[in-house]
Amino acid sequence: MNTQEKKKLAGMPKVELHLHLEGTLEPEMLLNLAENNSVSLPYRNVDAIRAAYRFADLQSFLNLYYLATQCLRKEQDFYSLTLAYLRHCRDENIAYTEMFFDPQTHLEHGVPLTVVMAGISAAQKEAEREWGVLSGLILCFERDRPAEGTIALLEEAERIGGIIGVGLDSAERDHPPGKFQETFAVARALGLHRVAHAGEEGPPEYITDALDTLFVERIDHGVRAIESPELLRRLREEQIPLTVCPFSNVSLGGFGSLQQHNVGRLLDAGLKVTINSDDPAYFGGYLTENIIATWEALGLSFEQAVQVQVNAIEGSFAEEQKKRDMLQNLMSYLDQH
Ligand SMILES: Nc1ncnc2[nH]cnc12
Ligand SMILES: [Zn+2]
Repeated sequence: MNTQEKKKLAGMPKVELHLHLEGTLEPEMLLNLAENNSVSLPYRNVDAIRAAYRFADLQSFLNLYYLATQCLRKEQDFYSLTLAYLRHCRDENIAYTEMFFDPQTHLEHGVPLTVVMAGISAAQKEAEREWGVLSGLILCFERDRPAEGTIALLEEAERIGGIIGVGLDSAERDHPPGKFQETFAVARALGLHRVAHAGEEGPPEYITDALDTLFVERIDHGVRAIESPELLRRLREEQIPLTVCPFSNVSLGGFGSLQQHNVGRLLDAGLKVTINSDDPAYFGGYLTENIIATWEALGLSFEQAVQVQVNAIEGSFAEEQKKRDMLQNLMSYLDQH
């Protein structure tokens, strides 16, 4: 991508579909929250936190991620966290984003769901009102916890209102999706959307399982689909969106470098690939940086970057009219630049 194309990409209206709000917790905010909420962290300053951002695998990252979530206690904390990310969206021209949150970790710290969701929701409304940044919220279940209690949690979230769907995240190895079949069936009956992390560290069979037992509409990550020609065929034929996160995959050791990432091959195989930042505070960059660095490393074209944005709009859970508007905005931006 040349300099002019990079500028064009930066200004282009974009969509993000795989973003953990807790993964946007930057070290400066983490230290402030720890102090305000009297939580003791094993890090004295920002440099010490950043020095801890060397991960061997998903679990080593999750250990730090869940340690940091202990510092989020009050409605205001969730509000500040969410608003800071949505401000990034404004600055990067992300017009629409679907954000994950992990309520079980907050419940374990004694923070009620009402508190978490009130803070997030207030920030979403403010970002829409002030900057025109639209967002949806997806409640994630942690797959390495028991499924017991997740239906009650889902029903409580529905009573509060404000979620568009459910997801499945956390440690994937040895945690196949099937355990959450009943919970996802309830979500489906409630008219909620469904996604699951699969094929990040886990085998391609977990992707198939997520599709067949949870009836998910998108796969988060899904990069290990490359190991199964049959699954690749299915993902292409059914045009199941994959929310790929290149910086995340390299940070967690799935690929040795961006040059070795398989997203170019997934695109060539005709899959509906989207690009996302996952946990940008931890993995070295937000959405635009993920796209530019990946495109440079793999020598992908500007047209492929546009295709990925069309995929994100089509693969989003926005209403049909909104999707048409977003496609129209993208096309008129490209006409004018
Ligand atoms: N990349 C990831 N995979 C699984 N669970 C997560 N929670 C936050 N980021 C995650
Ligand atoms: Zn993720």
